[in-house]
Amino acid sequence: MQVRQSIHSDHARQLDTAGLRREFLIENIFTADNYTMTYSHIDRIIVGGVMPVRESVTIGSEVGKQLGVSYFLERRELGVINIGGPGLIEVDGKAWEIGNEQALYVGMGAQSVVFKSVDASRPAKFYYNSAPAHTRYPDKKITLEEASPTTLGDPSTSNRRTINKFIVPDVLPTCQLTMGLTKLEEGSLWNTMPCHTHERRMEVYFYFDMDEETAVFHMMGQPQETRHLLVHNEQAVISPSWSIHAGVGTKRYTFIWGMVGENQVFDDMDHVKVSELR
Ligand SMILES: O=C[C@H](O)[C@@H](O)CC(=O)C(=O)O
Ligand SMILES: [Zn+2]
Repeated sequence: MQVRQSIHSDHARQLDTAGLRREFLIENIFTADNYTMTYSHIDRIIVGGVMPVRESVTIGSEVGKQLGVSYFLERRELGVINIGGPGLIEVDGKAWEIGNEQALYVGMGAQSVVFKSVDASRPAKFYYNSAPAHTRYPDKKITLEEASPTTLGDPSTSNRRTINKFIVPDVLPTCQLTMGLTKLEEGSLWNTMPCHTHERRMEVYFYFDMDEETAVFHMMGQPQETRHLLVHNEQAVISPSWSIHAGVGTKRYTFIWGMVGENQVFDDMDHVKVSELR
């Protein structure tokens, strides 16, 4: 488990490229037959990937020790979106088939969560976010159709995209976690521009569906103190409340966003005019 401390905007603005990457970028999400885990002190979100290939993978009691509990989800909820081949997630013995671009919410208190791939030649890739929780809500599988797809943006601003809201209050109750997947259309490059901040929530972005020789320039920083991170395929960015989070790709891409914090109102954003950015 990697730990990332919280970071003040006054500190962040002084960092060079390597420093920004060390604090905000998670370069390795998927490792075959294993899980990765980054623990951020920002709202105590946990971010990672699980990639079972030939073996099943479980997040076991080793994590419980690090979190000061007896098992991972004793006081946490979990959201998972599969970006790989067909997979299975067994929650306390109940098997959920989670295919490509399908999601599973697992409520607080699930003692055993086991991840499997159906076909080793097309392994499942389970990207996950987890947040502290204080009550148990029912486990639920969510398909792309149930994620109320909304297409917005315009080809003239290269930001035509579809936002799929998998884990939001309209679809299921959670303690604080919300998650979704935004897909850019061919030829569209920008996400979330005009951009926003939300003091009341932090956010994590996970970029994927990208070719080897493409990159996303992820925009971050306070609106008048912007910086960027060069992000490659299957890497994630931690975005503190004070930071904008937008990006432009050298080619189209897809990303998963996850948020935790004060409320779950998707539109609770502080919009920033492009003319006000520096
Ligand atoms: O607070 C909301 C998040 O930043 C994302 O949902 C934005 C997004 O997917 C987009 O505009 O493309
Ligand atoms: Zn946002």
